Parts: sequence; structure tokens; C-alpha cells
Amino acid sequence: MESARRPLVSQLWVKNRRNEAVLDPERPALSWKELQPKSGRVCHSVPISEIIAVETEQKRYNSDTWQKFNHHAFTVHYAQRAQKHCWRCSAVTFWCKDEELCHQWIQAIKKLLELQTSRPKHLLVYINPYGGKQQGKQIYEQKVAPLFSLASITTDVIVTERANHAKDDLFEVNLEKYDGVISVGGDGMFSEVMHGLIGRMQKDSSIDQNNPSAPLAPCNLRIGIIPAGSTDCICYATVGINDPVTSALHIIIGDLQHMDVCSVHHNNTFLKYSVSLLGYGFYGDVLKDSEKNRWMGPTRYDFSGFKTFLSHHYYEGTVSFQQANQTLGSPRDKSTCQSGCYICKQSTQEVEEKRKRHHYNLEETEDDGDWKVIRGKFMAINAANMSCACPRSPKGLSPAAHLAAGTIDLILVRRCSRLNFLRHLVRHKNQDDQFDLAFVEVYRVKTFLFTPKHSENEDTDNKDVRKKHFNQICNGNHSSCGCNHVNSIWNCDGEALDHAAVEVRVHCQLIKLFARGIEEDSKP
Ligand SMILES: CCCCCCCCCCCCC/C=C/[C@@H](O)[C@H](COP(=O)(O)O)NC(C)=O
Ligand SMILES: Nc1ncnc2c1ncn2[C@@H]1O[C@H](COP(=O)(O)OP(=O)(O)O)[C@@H](O)[C@H]1O
Ligand SMILES: [Ca+2]
Repeated sequence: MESARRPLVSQLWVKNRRNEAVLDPERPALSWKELQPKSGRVCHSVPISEIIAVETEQKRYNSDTWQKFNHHAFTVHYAQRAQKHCWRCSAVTFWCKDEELCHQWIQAIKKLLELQTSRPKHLLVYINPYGGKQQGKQIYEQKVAPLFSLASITTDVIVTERANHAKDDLFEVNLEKYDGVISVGGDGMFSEVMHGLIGRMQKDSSIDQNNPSAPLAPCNLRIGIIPAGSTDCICYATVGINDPVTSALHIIIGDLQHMDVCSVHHNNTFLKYSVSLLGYGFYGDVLKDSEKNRWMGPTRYDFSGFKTFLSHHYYEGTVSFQQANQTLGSPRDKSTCQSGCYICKQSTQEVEEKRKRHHYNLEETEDDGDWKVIRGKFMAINAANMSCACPRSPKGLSPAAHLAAGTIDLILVRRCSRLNFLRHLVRHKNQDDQFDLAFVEVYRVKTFLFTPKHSENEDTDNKDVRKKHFNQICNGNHSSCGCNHVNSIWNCDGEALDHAAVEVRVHCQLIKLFARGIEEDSKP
């Protein structure tokens, strides 16, 4: 036992240079440094938690060097931070003359890897071959599967054949044998996997999803995202980049990121869950138009975004909400949610206590706070459950939103001129504060309701009649005739909702991801 805690120190060769290699179970890390350094970086250190695999080097180096010294070798594969938040799988080969020493090193590293208990061994993978640029299958096979196999992770892979295939399957499959579920696709595919898992958990715990105030049972299986969609904002906002290899490495090393989920109900009927953006008005209209142009791939959003911007619609309705406690920060904070975020950590404790109280049927003592009601004409109503950072908007729709604090940032963009709306949109892309505009308000909330001014029944019943009427009077130039009292739709993580009147509430840390949030200390 004693010797297992003592560092293993040996002289090993790396690329023809003599190194001292140290495997320290206390730190725990593998480090090596050149004994007679010439120049440049001579000391390297890799935490055990970031080692992907260790392999005996077969005598594939049938070179002169190998023959001459009769060397033995082993290779350590590890995650290395490249630029920004991008990770790559690097390798270092250590050589030595003594076969026994080589074996001792391999065994010692393997032993430390076995202590990494949060790593998945067996994964269920769903691939959407239809999302994004339709490259899901190739991305998985070429970039991800070889890494999983290197890390000795076994998989059951399902390429979906229709929408909702993954979701339906998750209600049937034996989940006990898996350590996680992987979604290869965009936010819509992630949403399917999440609906499958959350729905399954509630079914197994006899919780009625139609009851908006029911505390939901959390999902213990982690979800991994291999980005292969159009926006991939859930991946980008939880990992810092939409890169399949980086995501695969976070999955392999068994990262954990808790995440809040919003439930959306209409008249006590469950509609959907949302984790990224719930957007009414602008983003709803963009979605509606862009689905018609799916053949364009991810560019459809820019095309429809531009069209929607030109059509310049506003919508009337009432938003009511309960603001979150001030200890959970504000959407105008300058600091953002990062790996190990203390606001999210504080919520982890609270949610654990709350679940315990619920388990023992103890009274809830939650102070729900007052409701604020805002009636008005809106260009957009955006509820961001996370920053919604993505390549199109690197800071996101709400840069200071938290991943797991149990809050949503509610952004209300009131009716404004085209020029002003453009000023707001442009700020999604640059460093300026998108909330620092007179027609934009933002609140950190736990729950909200939206009621469109025009009843939905009226909307469906008279749709055809009204459409005819509008065409007669305004020839489609909606902004000048004031006919924008047709309701918009809700864009829920890129999927359309069937109702405009909704009740939304956030469920703190309902799901877990194979991610770690945004790391501050990343290479520039
Ligand atoms: C005139 C300028 C028009 C600008 C268009 C602005 C696009 C900015 C995109 C920010 C969107 C962040 C919210 C992301 C939500 C995703 O969950 C959703 C679905 O993502 P998916 O396509 O399934 O990966 N994508 C969209 C655009 O609704
Ligand atoms: N095999 C399939 N055929 C058609 N649609 C599918 C299939 N598998 C999943 N889907 C659906 O495809 C839609 C878009 O997927 P998504 O991953 O969001 O891609 P994108 O980012 O391009 O929108 C989702 O609504 C999802 O349910
Ligand atoms: Ca989508």
C-alpha cells in the first residue's frame, strides 16, 4: 500500500533525449523533464485525470534505433489544450532498455487510471444523420469512434431513421448498462435525447409531466454532445467551442456539468423542455422561415434572420414573472459563469437539500417573491437558460447567464425602429452590452408566463379568414398596416411550439452533461 503512494521515478527516453519521468500518485500527475536540456520547453506535466490511455508500443518502430538499443516503449495519450477552448489528443512515447521497467510503468499508469471512477465505460450513442450539414455519421466515425476505442469505451450506436427515434427509444431501452448517452447532432438532437431521458425518469418515478408545479426527478445519466448541427449552442456554451474532438475528450475523461432545464406548459399540459433559448417574436419567426429552407444547412438561419429583420414584426402580449433572489446574480453582471462557478455551486447545495426535504415529505419554505406584470408590444421575448453562446454570437444572447443556478434570463425587446433593432442584433456579435438600450429590459427569473393579446383559439379559428383579409388590405407589408396581431411562435431550442400562451419554470440542475463549463485559464 505504502509503495503505491510513492512516486515512480525513472530515467526514460523521449525522442532520443534522456528524461526523468515521475509518476506521482499524490498529485496525481505524470511529468517528465529533460536531463540535459538544449533549449525550449523541457518540463511537461499531465494530470492523470487528463490521460486518455496508455499502450505498449509494439515493435512497429522497426527502425535502426529500435534494433540497435533493443528498446522497449510505451505511449501515453493525453488531452492537450490547443488554442481557445479546443482540446486535442496528444501522445508521448517513453523508451527504456528494461522490459520489466516498461511493464511496471504501464501497470502503474493503468492502476491510476482505474481510480478515475467518473469515466464512462459503456455509452449509448444516437446519431442524427440529417441535422446541420448532414455529416453526423462521418463526424462520429472519423473523429470520435477512434478516440472512444483508444480509451476502451464500448458503445451501442444508433443512427436515427426519423425524428423522435432517439426520444422514443430512450423510453424502452435498458439504461442501467450505460454510463451515459451521447447525442451526435445539433440542439434539436440534444433536445430529443434530453426529452427521452427526462421523460423516462418521470415515468419511472410516477411523476406527471403535465403538472407544472411537480418537482421533477433528476437524471443521473450524463449526456454528451458531439456537435454536428446548425447552431450547436448547447455544446458551445458548455464546452466553449463546437468541436467534435474536444467534446469526445471531455466525455472520455468523465467531466461533469450540471444544467438547469425549463419546462414549458400550456393550460396545464406539458409542451416541451428547453435548455438554450425560448424565443418568441424574432427568433420564433426566424425558426418558422428557416425550416422551409433546411436544404441550405446552417446558413438558413442567416437567410431567414435577414428576411425576418426586414419584415420587422412586433407582437402584443403580457409577460408576468417572479424575479430570482439577488444572491443568484444579475444578467447585467460583468462576470460570466465559468467552470466551478460559485453561484452554481451554491445552487447545488440548495437543490440537494430541497430534494432531501421532498424525499422525506417535509414542508417547502420557499419564498416565492412578487410577480411583476409587463404588458406591451415586443419585437422579441427571449428566455435564455444559458448564455446561448455559439459561433454566430460568441458571447451569447445573455452573456452572464448561468448554466446551473436555477435561473433564466428574460430579455424583453420592445417595439422599436428597424435601426434600433439592428443596433440590438449587432450587439449579439460584438463586445457592446446588448441590454444597454432604452427598448431592452432584462430580468433574472425563476418562472414566467406569457399571454398573447389575441387568444389562440381566435388565432386558429380565424387564421384563414384573416389571412385573406390581410392580403387584401396590406399586400404583406405588415409593419405599415399594423396587422401584426397574428401571433408569433415560440422557438424552443430550435423546435417550434404549438402554442403561444405558455407557463415556463426552471428546474435547477435537472440534468448532467459530460462537460465542465467554460475554463478561464485557456490558451489564447
Ligand atoms: C440581420 C441579422 C440576423 C441575425 C441572425 C442572428 C442569429 C444569432 C443566433 C443566436 C442564436 C442563439 C440561440 C440558439 C438557439 C438554438 O438552440 C437554436 C437551434 O439550434 P440547432 O440549429 O438545432 O443547432 N438555433 C436557433 C438559431 O434558433
Ligand atoms: N433520422 C432523422 N431524420 C429526420 N429528422 C431527424 C432524424 N433524426 C433526428 N431528426 C430531427 O432533426 C431535427 C433537426 O436536428 P438538429 O440536430 O437540431 O439539427 P440542426 O441543428 O441542423 O437543426 C430535430 O428536430 C430532430 O428531432
Ligand atoms: Ca435544430
